[in-house]
Amino acid sequence: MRKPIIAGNWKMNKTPEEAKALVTELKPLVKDANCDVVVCVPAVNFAAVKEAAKGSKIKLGAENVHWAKSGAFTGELSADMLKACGVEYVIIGHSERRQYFGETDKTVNQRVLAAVEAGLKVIMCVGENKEEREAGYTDALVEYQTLIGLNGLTKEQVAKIIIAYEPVWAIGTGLTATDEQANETIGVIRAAVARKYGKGTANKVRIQYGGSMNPKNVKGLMAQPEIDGGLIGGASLKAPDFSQVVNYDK
Ligand SMILES: O=C(CO)COP(=O)(O)O
Repeated sequence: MRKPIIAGNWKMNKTPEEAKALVTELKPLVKDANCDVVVCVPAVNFAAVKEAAKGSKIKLGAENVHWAKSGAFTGELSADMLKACGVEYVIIGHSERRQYFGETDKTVNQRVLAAVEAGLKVIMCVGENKEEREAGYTDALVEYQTLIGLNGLTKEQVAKIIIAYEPVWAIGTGLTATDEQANETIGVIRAAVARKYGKGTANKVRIQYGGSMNPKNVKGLMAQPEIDGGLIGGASLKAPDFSQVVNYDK
């Protein structure tokens, strides 16, 4: 059985003071969670979240990581820097990084390799946009993004990767993939992992759905056999909403 994982992606939101208030409010609300609970936050909030989350189930995540150990990469953060701040998880290849900041499948792969080597838990994002879905390329695209992103990892390393399937047309739009659509595409991703790394490995990989997931639609999505969790944007910015998503099974 794969343990479900619900992660918030705060994106570019919250000051340290606001971060502290949110995590402090969230803490008692998620104390009985049956899933892994993560908040991926802007780096300026690492210290505040770490401190506020002490003694709780809430784990700290980052929203990106660079592939180099150190060097002349203005504005970037290395995996070792994240680790030193108490970061355990890192999102890599989010569609907003791909869309606005020139992220490619190749750079996603470089970041994944560096993060895994440093011992960070990776949440690697894949997903098609509206035009790609309408043209019938969804399956080919997510297979390609997945296999390039994981290239160079061992089976054992792949088994520990978390993949987030986030259809770009569902992010921040209020549109969600139907439960069946999300389940089907996640099944395609798992099958691609199985073909390259074996069924045993693919059955261990946790694959989340992301894209307008909220307290109303979480139960239906989580009831699907292939869906192992969620990567939550907007609904992770308010403690009552995020805690309801985390407690979807109650
Ligand atoms: O991009 C997302 C999480 O990474 C999803 O964002 P929303 O939940 O706001 O649609």
